[in-house]
Amino acid sequence: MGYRKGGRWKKKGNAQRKDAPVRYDSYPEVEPDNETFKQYYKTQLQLTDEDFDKMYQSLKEPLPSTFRITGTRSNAEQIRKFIEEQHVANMQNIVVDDVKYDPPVPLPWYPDHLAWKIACPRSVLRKSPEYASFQHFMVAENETGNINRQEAVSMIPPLLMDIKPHQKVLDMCAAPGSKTAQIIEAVHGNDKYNELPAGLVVANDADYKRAQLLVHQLKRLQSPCFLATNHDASQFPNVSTKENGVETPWQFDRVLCDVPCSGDGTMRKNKKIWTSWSQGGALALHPLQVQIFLRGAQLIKMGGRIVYSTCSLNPIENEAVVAEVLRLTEGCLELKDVSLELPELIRRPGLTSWKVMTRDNQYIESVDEIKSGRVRYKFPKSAFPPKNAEELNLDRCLRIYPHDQDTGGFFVAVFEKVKPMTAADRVVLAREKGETLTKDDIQAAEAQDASVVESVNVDSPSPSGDTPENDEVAIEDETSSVPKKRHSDLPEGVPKKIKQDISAPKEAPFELIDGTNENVEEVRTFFGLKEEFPLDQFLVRAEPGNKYRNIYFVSQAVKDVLQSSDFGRLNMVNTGVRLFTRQGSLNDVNACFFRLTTEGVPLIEPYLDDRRKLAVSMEDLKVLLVYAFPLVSQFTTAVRDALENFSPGGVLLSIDVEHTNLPAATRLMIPVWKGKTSVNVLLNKHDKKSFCMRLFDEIPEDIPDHIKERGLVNQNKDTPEASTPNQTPAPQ
Ligand SMILES: C[S@@+](CC[C@H](N)C(=O)[O-])C[C@H]1O[C@@H](n2cnc3c(N)ncnc32)[C@H](O)[C@@H]1O
Repeated sequence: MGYRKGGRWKKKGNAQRKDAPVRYDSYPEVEPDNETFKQYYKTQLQLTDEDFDKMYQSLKEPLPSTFRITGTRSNAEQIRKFIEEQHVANMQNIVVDDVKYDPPVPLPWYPDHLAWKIACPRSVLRKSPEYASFQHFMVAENETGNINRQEAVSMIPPLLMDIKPHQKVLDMCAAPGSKTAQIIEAVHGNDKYNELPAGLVVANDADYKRAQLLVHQLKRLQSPCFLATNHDASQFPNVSTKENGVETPWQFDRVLCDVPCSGDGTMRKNKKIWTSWSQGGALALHPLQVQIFLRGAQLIKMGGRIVYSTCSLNPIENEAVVAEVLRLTEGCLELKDVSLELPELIRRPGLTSWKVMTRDNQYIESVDEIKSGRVRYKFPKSAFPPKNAEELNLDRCLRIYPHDQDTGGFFVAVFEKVKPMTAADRVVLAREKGETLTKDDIQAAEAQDASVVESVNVDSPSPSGDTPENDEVAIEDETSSVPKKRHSDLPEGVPKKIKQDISAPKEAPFELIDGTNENVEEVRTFFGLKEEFPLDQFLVRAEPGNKYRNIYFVSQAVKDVLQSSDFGRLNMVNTGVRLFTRQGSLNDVNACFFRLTTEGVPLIEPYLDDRRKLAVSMEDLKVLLVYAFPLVSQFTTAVRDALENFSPGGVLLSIDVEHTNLPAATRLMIPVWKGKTSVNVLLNKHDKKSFCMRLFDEIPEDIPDHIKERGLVNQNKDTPEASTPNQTPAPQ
């Protein structure tokens, strides 16, 4: 048995014998074989023996790592070019221990070659200098957010959502947020330097801690369109917003239901599923999956697209859920044929028939085959294929099998709302016809919609806690190789309703402010905000009576939500890009107490005039990055003179980094704090170290102990309302 260190199980003793069965670092004892699983899927998937054997073998093999170059940044193309020219070109003939390894390759179906696969074991990374250098690059770019490690199959749903810039999108089960990141990039569109991103991306998760993780992961995208909430998605609230002064029900152009699932498509990564697998997980999750999907369908606009996905191979969590929602929505949803979208993605058609396994491994096709009433209630009726399965176009669903293109297993189905289905749909249609509806009319109709979702429980297992076969349900966790167990979250193992996380702290209130606010006026005049910048989309958060520390910016669509009279229904977790933060003590009373934040600079920089900007050379940048608190006198003469003319406070430096080994940009914009005698850079410590090492091959000086001891390091800590990170403080 191994010992646990840094979250991984290590093997003791000698390396594994060459002829031993495949074993994994994290669970050395896991045997990648499960006869019940094998027989179950042999029965379900309708593959030839040869095809099935290939798939089963593929599930035993480690998953290649994949990553995506983040799209909204105008530098995505440059990074791809850098990968191709600086790395892939040097990795054509790598031979380690007599085995030739291929260089990273782009995923053929991902647009513009912005997603890549590396099929190379860790041992080779260490032995090949070229691979080691690429790995180094990946770690640095991952930290700065230029690339995202993400499983290949997980990139599919956002692509099939066909998102257009500025749309309103709801991601119902969003944590840890890999798909939300793609959604945000699509909503921003091809970022034009001088255009503020519009639109709305609501990312929801029922687990408060995971919702926080999601916020942390997405901070790097700096999206004013992003809004995180914490709800059971099956009960996601109705919120009316005022659009152009008219009360409008909240509807989305696109919805993603990437639901909690048994995750057996992730066996290549989550090895423990080999031993924990049973059909019980799928049966227990099926009703919740139907409810979440149905609620999503209610929230989509007429003509809007909704995508349902799981990382499970099980028809009970896939086609059975699709069939049940098609039945409940009575022709209002159309299962779309997307065979022409992502043409290079190899997919198999959805199943039109499947079986359900009893506890003694017998296969049945209808709940009527179960004679015992005591057993029957454990099997939701809708887990079985409906009589009209052939008419539902279930073959339009996409099944992704591991052996087709060396991925995990996955399921996706794409729908469009083609007929009005909800109160909101009827309100919008009535408006189009010139009819008026009162808020009472809307609310009465909305209550009917909620009862449709609740009625899904009627056919589901008993609430007694007596779950079918297994009370532990594995759940995909993209941050961990170990599947989390849901049973502790749930009343005696039944995933009928998510228990609200009672430890969720009360969030500081969200308050909109505008140009009449004295602090908005202060930053406007001090930093020279141009007229085109909207002054009525600022947000602050503070407990009553307390000063707020930060000023955030939100999109107009997020502002509409914050102003809604129904806002109190939303469990908000986070929104807004932090543009300005209070710097603490300042002796010069004429100066501005707020400084620019690193994460806010890309958004606000085009809207600042030149009064607090300064161009500096690479030599000056080196002084800034290497020293913890460089003195003004350490800079080149021109910069020193310019700095002396600035009053103390925030300054934005621009540095031309063309002809350096930075792949990202040709111009760096870095906020600094200019004190009376010193200047310091307001980058988070990862970015600072990464820049310093890549540009100057030096590690930045540590913050002196006497400053750490004076507590200055934490003076700008942004809790509770924001979470950006370790920016160095500014001594005067
Ligand atoms: C498959 S994971 C989502 C992965 C995510 N879409 C991504 O790409 O990073 C399912 C998520 O659903 C959440 N969840 C479970 N039950 C839920 C419910 N009733 N409502 C909303 N979220 C739920 C879990 O906390 C988990 O984060």
